Amino acid sequence: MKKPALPHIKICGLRTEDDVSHVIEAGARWMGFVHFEKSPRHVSLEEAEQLIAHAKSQSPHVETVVLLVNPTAEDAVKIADQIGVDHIQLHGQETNDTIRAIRAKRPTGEIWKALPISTQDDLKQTSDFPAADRFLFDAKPPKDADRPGGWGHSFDWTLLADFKSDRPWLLAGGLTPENVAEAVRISGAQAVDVSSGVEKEKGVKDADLISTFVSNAQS
Ligand SMILES: O=C(O)c1ccccc1N[C@@H]1O[C@H](COP(=O)(O)O)[C@@H](O)[C@H]1O
Repeated sequence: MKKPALPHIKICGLRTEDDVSHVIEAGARWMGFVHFEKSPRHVSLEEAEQLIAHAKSQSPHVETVVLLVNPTAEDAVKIADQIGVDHIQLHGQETNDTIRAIRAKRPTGEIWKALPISTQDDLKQTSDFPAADRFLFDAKPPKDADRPGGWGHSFDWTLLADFKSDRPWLLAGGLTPENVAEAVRISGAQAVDVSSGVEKEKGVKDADLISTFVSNAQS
């Protein structure tokens, strides 16, 4: 019988060159940089540019992602081009028109759309985004939250068990080294994303948690 492929992994919210090196050593496919001032993981464009250059100097394979919240299409393209990132993750209330406009100005790299999920019906939002290359399913943020993600909260993974999509997707929200294997088994996710679950304190990544997360996700 054919073995199922190992899930792909994204570690998000990196802020230092050490974080970048630890993610490469652990063997994750993607690394994410948050450019959103209200986030404890925010990096400036200059910092993101340096970290991405560092990543590319360490590994020709690792793919970089910038996380933006409600940017205009013009800003998203300008930012992505300035920092030299591969892919753009939109984590706010962006529309399909914004994704189309980004695509028109930036033909390379993927455009990801994060969607907040708490019910089966929420998964139908995918049909509102024909221009997105990849989806990221995250838990809904707390009421009155000042940022739309990175809360360490999970949603019901069984919602994804029979979900069929014409685009690839990542499972996110509240994943940790302890729960990621079960999350993959229950949801059938072929890719996972984590931020707070691999931090020793808010906004500070931990090398051991990163490497344990990657090996447990692929166990
Ligand atoms: O990490 C943040 O601060 C953040 C800010 C704004 C939007 C999204 C953010 N994080 C992303 O949310 C998911 C889940 O994170 P967690 O593992 O539950 O902490 C992930 O994609 C983060 O990168």
